[in-house]
Order: sequence, then structure tokens, then C-alpha cells
Amino acid sequence: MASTIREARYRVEGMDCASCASKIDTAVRRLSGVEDVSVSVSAGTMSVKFADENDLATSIVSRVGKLGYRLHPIQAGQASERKAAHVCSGHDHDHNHDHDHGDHSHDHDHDHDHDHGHRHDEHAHHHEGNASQKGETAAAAMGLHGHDHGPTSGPWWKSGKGKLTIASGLALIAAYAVGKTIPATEPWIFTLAMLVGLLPIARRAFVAATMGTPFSIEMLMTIAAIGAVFIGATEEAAMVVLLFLVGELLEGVAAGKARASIQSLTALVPKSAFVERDGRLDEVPAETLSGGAVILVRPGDRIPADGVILSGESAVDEAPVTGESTPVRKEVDDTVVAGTVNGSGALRVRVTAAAADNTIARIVRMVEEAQESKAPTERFIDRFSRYYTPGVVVVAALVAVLPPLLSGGFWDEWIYKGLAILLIGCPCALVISTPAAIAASLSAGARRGLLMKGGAVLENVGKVTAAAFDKTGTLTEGKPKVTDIVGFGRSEAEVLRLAAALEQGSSHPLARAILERSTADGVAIPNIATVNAVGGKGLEGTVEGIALFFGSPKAAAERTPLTADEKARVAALNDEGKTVSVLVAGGVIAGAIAMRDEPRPDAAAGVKALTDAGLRVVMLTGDNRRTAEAIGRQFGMEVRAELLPEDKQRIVRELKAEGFNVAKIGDGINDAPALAAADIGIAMGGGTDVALETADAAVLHGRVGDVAAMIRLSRSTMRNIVQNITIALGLKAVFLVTTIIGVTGLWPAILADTGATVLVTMNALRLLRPVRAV
Ligand SMILES: Nc1ncnc2c1ncn2[C@@H]1O[C@H](COP(=O)(O)OP(=O)(O)OP(=O)(O)O)[C@@H](O)[C@H]1O
Ligand SMILES: [Zn+2]
Repeated sequence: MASTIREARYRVEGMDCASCASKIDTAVRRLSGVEDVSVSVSAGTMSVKFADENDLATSIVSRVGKLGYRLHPIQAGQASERKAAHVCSGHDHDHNHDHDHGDHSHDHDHDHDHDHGHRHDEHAHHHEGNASQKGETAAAAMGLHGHDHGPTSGPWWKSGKGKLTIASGLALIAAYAVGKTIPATEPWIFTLAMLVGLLPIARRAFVAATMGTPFSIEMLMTIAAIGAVFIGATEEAAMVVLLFLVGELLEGVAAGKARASIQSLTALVPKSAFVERDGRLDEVPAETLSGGAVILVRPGDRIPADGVILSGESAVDEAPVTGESTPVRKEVDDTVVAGTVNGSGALRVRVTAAAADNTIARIVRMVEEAQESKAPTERFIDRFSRYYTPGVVVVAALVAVLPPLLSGGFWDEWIYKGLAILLIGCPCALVISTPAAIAASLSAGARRGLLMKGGAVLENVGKVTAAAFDKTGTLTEGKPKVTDIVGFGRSEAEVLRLAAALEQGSSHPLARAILERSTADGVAIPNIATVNAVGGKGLEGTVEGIALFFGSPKAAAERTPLTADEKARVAALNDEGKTVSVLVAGGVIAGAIAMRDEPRPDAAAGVKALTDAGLRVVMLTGDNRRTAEAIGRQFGMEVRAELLPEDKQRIVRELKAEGFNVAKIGDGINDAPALAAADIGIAMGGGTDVALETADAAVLHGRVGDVAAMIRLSRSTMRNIVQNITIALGLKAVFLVTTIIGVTGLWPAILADTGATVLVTMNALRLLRPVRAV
């Protein structure tokens, strides 16, 4: 019987160790009716697809609860709001309470924020680039959210694991005190101390075993500790249990750090805003703002919402959100983004997005979802670690049994070595090696507006060998301006008037240029009877009884040939890098309009960075060949011009067939087929409102150089992952050998596991440093 499949997302409380994720994954996957599970340690979230029947959702929550983790559902579209509340609460998970908490601390936060804004202003005069950005980030983390480390860790000593570790530590100290003064008590007093920490671990081990993970690290710990007691190493057994608990705590802190990095973006949005209501100013919590509200942003304040400026002008420091260090001048009708810092002018802003949907919230949500979609390397490691642990258990058993049986070794000595090897079987460092690097790199990228939909994309971006760029709106600003109006058969004014009539309904960038110019010239635009877009060529229609065509010179010439003089005139304009559209009226060439679209400021440098990195770089454009070549020359790139959308797709396919790994960079509007055909489709936006849904990745802030920055980020992430895997496996190999030859014992083995996990996490966190501009 078929039933509907639904998908739910949860925030998982208490999931710190990477091996936790696979335990949860296995346990949930085994429930009948569950179709798919993906758990991300780095985001602390889980998505489940399951058949909507028999209270399956409740069973999922209770099953994971038995493993020792709490699930909190995340409602779609509400993820970041919920999370922000969580971040504030630290150890308390009552949502209502969280909101209260926010309100009470609201004044304090605001002051802090205000003062921070000024501080930053001063900073900006002395430092530039990364320095100021780092200042922002650190200050935001310390100032606004310094009191927490994400939802699950809280202050460590208040968490369940923290309390258990302290209790177990105190028990061990007490055991030393008693045991060393009254030696006769030693064997059992250390066993008692060990049990304080071991009992909860053993419980978790058995629950995990009944849910499909027999060789959890808890199980290995339990066997090793009990085994050690049997061979009389009670003191060491107690020590090992304590070290294991300390290691888990450290892992939790490290995991929290990666999580906090992306969540600290949310912290950039101030808590309160000044709203205009009936001519009065009211201070309200920023999260209650909705679209349409009018807010006042004082000089030096952080902007509390995405919006459009109604009045005032100012230089806005967008570094915290875009990574761009030079403040951007903003005036009426310009858009502002929540979390950026207003300069010296007061601004009245109309809010365009509710808190849960502002740019930052959307970025955070995207990064979190991206973390759940695993990279190929990560999947491989997951599969590998499933064999790794049982493999080590077999080796441990052989080491414990074979030497005494075959060559008459001492049982105690070899059992001890076998137990130590069991502890090497924890795959934590290995399992965390990839997701930690990917999480750090996704959030470092997001802070610069480089968004990638998941680990697989992040991994593949670095393998790109050819980059195909759209011209309009990608290499150029996408805001063409009319430069020349030429009358061939009709007057210039008449050419503009008729062209504008056709363009009224069009959303093409060229249409905007023409309408802008006709408004500026005060042209009275006639009504149109009919108009049709001729894909990639222009527009045709009837105005005042005259049949008109307005579009590319080539398409115009198909209707009515141009004279040699007319052709020469158009070509001359093209050679200046201008796009020319020709007007045909009543079957006669009437005139032409030339428009110029400025290249993006960093286009030449951005293309050069890609060429230097060894990529083949091509421009794909629907524009005229001469125009395209005039622009392409400035950037030193290969040009393919006069293409229809399907030609762009065909060229992408051809490049792939030649063996290139192709990235297609475009605005995603009329080149969607080409974006889809490429190995990696990258959407490029001039603002922050890029359609994130259409492509594999996005470059939000309209910098061509960011494509190279993204590729570099991906490559350094892959290098980081290789280092991590080497550290993880290398340390294990070393301790395997030192254990067998008897140089190290039980507790160095557990220390090595924790040490490797911490090293790997620290190494991955290096990727959090701001992404450099190209
Ligand atoms: N609405 C229009 N008004 C005037 N000319 C047009 C219009 N639409 C298309 N054209 C003509 O057709 C040509 C190709 O248009 P097309 O939309 O395929 O390319 P584009 O989007 O301008 O450039 P790119 O392919 O680089 O994004 C333009 O250069 C222009 O001459
Ligand atoms: Zn571990």
C-alpha cells in the first residue's frame, strides 16, 4: 500500500562525536517506513524522508531519544529563527523561554551593537580588507553571542556530559587518595571510580548495539575497561574512562566551533529596530519586522532588515556580509542588507523581507542544508569506517590470542595489548576529517557570498578545467545605457519613440536602457497593438499601423538588407564595444540604437586569475561578434558570439565532450539550459537576490574574481581533507605499532584518539579564515 512520503528536519541535541552521526543514521534507517536519512554532525541536524503513517515521526524521536540525543523539529522556512533562539538559550530548550530571554536582553544588546558600529567605523580608517572583516566577525561573536557555543554545548560544565566528566574526575581523585593511603583497598576502589563514568557509557553501548551498531566506540570502551579490570589494571581502566569522557567533551567544543561560525552570521543582525508608526518612532524586536514596515537606521547602527532606502544617503559597510572592504555609497531606491553597518548618514528604509527570510537567514539555511548533502569523499569515508572498526576488533582479538597460543607469550601482556588496540578502533578523527573541513569551508565561503549546494559541489568546483561565462550581467554590469541614436530613414527622436513602444513590455536589459533614455528625453510612448519577442534576436510588433522589428543587426538584415554605409556605421559602434539594435519600420531600415554595458570592475583580473589557474576561459554571448570581441579583447578571453540559448548549451556539451570539466557562469535567467548542462552551474548576482534555486553554486556579490576564489577555496579544502585523513590514519598506525611492540599502553591509545580528533578539527577550522579576494 502506497502512502505519501514526507520530509522532516530536526536539530539534534547532544550530537558531538562524528561516530554519533552514523549511530543515529543506522538506528533511524532501520525503522520500517523510513526512506532516507541524512545526518550532519557539523550542522547538528538530521533530515529524514519517511512514509507518512503510523506516527512514524513519534517513533523517530523516541528511538533517537533512547540513543541519548534529543530531536527538535525545524519547520521549513523557520530554521534560522528557531536556531537563533537556540543559540541564545544555550542550555535551555524551551522556545517560549528563549523568546523572553531575547526580549529581556534586548536593551543591552542594542547598546552593545551601537557601540560596536562606531568602533568598527574607526577601525575602517586604519585597517583594510581582511583585518576589518576579521574585526567584525570576532566582535560579533564576542559581543553579541559571546556567552554561548551553540545549542548543544552550552557552558560545558552544565551539560550532561560535562557533569559526568567532573563526577568521574572527582571519583578518580578520591580513589587515589583512599587507594594510596590504604593500599589494600586499591583494586576495588579504582573499579568503583571507573564505574561512575563507565555505567552510562555501557548503557549507551548496549542501546546502540540493539539499534544496529554493535561496535560503537562506547562498546569498545566498555570491553576495554572491563577487560582491564580482569587483568588487574584497574587504575589504568579508571584513567582511560576519564580520558574518554574528556575527549568527548573536547570533540563537542570543536564541533560547536564549526557550528558557531555559520550561526554567528545571524548574530550580525541587531536585535532591535526603530519603526515609524503614525509619525512616531517605536523600538521593536527586529524579528517582528515584516515587509512594508518603515524603519529608521541611525548613523553607525547595524541595519536590522533587508530593505530599500526611502530617504537619506550614506556609505554602508557591507564587509560583514559580502567581504567587500570598501564602503558602498547608497542613496534613495538602493537596497540594503540586514547585518551591514550604516555609515554617517541616517537612512529611512522600507523593509522588504521578514527576519526569517532576509539574506543572512537564507544564506545560513542554505549552508546548513548544504552540509547535509555529502561529498563523495565523505561517503567513501563513511563506508570505510563501517569496516574499519570491526577490522580493528579482529586485529585486537588476534593480538590478544595468537602470541600466547602460538609462541607462549604471557596472556596478561597480550590481552592488555589487545585491549589497547580496541581503543584504536574508534574512527572519530577519520569520520570527522571530511565534514569538519567541508563545514568550515562552506561557511567561510558563505561569508564572502560564495554559496555551494553541498559537499559534492564543493568537491567538484576544484576540478573545473574550463569556465564559460555569459556576457551580459555576468562579465558586464548588466545595466546598459543608450550611447548613440542613429537615424537612417527616420529622425533620431522617431527611432527612439518607436523602439521604446516595442520595449514597454520587455524585461531584457536592453529594454530597460531604452525606456530609461526615453523617460529622460520626455518621449511620449505610443501604445502598441501587438508585440512578440523573437528569442535571442529582438522584438516585432505593430505600432500606429506600422509593422516594426527592433533587434540585432543580423536579424534586421534578414528582413531588409542594410546598405554598405549603414553596415559600416553599425560595425564602427560595435568595435567600440557597444551593442547595436536596428529598427526596421514598414520594411525599411529606420535607424539604430547603440548601448554600452560597462564591464564589471574586476572582470579582467578575474578572468586572468582563472587563466593563471590553468583554466580555459570562454565568453558565450547572444550579442554581436564585433561587440563581443571588442569586450573579450579587454579581458584576454576566447569569444563565442551571436549564440542562441540552445547554442550556449551545445557549446557547454562540446567542451565536456572534449574532456573539460565545465563550469558555466551566468545569471541563470536566459541561460538556464546551459547552466544545467555544465558540470557546475554557477549563478552570479549583482546584488544579493540571485536565484539560489537554479544553480549548483552562486557568487552573490557580482565579482568575477570570486569564481577563482571559489575554485581556490575548493582546492584548499580538498588539500585540507587529505591532510586530515593522513593525520587520522597516521596516528592510528603509529599507535598500533607502538602498542604491539609494547611502548605504549591503554591510556596513550585513548589519548591518541582524542588528540587526532582535536588535531583534525583544528586543522579544518583553519579553513574558516576569510576567503581572500583574487
Ligand atoms: N528586447 C530587445 N531589444 C533590442 N534588442 C534585442 C532585444 N532582445 C534581443 N535583442 C538583440 O539580440 C541580441 C542577442 O540578445 P540575447 O538576449 O540573446 O543576448 P544578451 O542576453 O543581450 O547577451 P548575453 O548572451 O551575453 O547574455 C542583442 O545583442 C540585441 O541586439
Ligand atoms: Zn573517538
